[in-house]
Amino acid sequence: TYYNHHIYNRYRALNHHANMDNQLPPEVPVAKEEVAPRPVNFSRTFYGIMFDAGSTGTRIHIYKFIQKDPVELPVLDNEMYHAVKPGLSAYADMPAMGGETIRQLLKVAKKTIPKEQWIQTPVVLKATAGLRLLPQEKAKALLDEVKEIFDDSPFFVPNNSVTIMNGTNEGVLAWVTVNFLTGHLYAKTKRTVGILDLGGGSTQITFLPRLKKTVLTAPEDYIARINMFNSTFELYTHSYLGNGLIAARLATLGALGADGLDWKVFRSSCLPKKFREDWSFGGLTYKVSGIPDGFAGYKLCYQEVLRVVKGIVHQPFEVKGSSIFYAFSYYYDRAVESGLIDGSRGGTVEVRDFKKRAKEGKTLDVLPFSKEHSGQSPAAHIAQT
Ligand SMILES: O=c1ccn([C@@H]2O[C@H](COP(=O)(O)OP(=O)(O)O)[C@@H](O)[C@H]2O)c(=O)[nH]1
Repeated sequence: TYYNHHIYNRYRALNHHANMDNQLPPEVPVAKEEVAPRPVNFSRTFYGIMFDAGSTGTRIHIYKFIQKDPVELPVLDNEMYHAVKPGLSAYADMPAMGGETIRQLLKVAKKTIPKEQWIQTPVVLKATAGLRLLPQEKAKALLDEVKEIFDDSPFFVPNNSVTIMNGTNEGVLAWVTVNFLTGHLYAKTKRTVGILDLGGGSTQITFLPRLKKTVLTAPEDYIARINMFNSTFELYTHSYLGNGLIAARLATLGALGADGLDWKVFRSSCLPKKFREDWSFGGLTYKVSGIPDGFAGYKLCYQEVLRVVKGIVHQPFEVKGSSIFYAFSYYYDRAVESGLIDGSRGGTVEVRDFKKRAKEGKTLDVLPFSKEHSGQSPAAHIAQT
């Protein structure tokens, strides 16, 4: 099904403040009481620092809010974004060096935020699949290191400010964000859009089922209940850990979790026959290659990939229809790279378009890390048929 949707300007969308008061995190001051008489020229500016510690990179978002009136919600005025690669999990065995990347990004925050605001500016880090995939003690060492650096910084460090976000929250928050930005979030909303997020380490799917059957037949932990507008929404959501683009490629090569990385070369018919490279992910380096004396191509590659996802992926019947999904992260990157959508405007594709391109094999993409887009990249809308 072709679905033609506008790409919203995220700042303009945020200025709508659609009934989101119960969605604001507690740190954001919301003036609720009527202050009489109202001060003339009341205007206050404040900031917030958010770190997105992903499996392939760490990004800092510095938000500037302006509250023009004490009875109104603050409005997002500006956002500053900066990213470094690789992600924290690449420093699994050297947490101090990982911490250094955070220190570098905090320098950007110090340059952006006026000095007198530092002490009241909250700083928070949420880690995703990269840290979820590490042994617990290695992930903890990295989080402890970051917490120490935050404590040494001049910024305000709220409780639990350095944590691993769980996959359910990651999927649900992406759904809330996309539906808010596209204007689908209001009381009794029925026409929402689903989200597909393909990260490096995990991939998320979230949508609001229209059929009761979807909720009843889904595995119990795939249903998340969230409260908005005085009602409960039952969302279908799941994060497949180890099935982000990079982790799944390594799994296809039989490399993820394997031993003998020093001497083993992991081969796949998904790679050109003469291909040979070292790939680093999660603090480990893998030697990968095509099959020089064998075959490469769609059919064999498809069989290899099938072995990785078979029995793991739950396919709700409902999405086989004409559901609208907004796909982003590596879905977007790969769609741009293979010429399916425009890099600056995003676009609409069907799942079968990806398959067609893969069969053509025109852009046999073999680079695990290609150019990263900021949080502001438009999404590829996937209309499933
Ligand atoms: O603000 C951001 C941060 C990341 N990405 C995309 O997210 C993917 C990488 O995911 P990540 O490293 O966060 O992996 P995860 O930890 O989510 O598996 C890449 O396609 C990036 O372009 C993005 O679109 N906007």
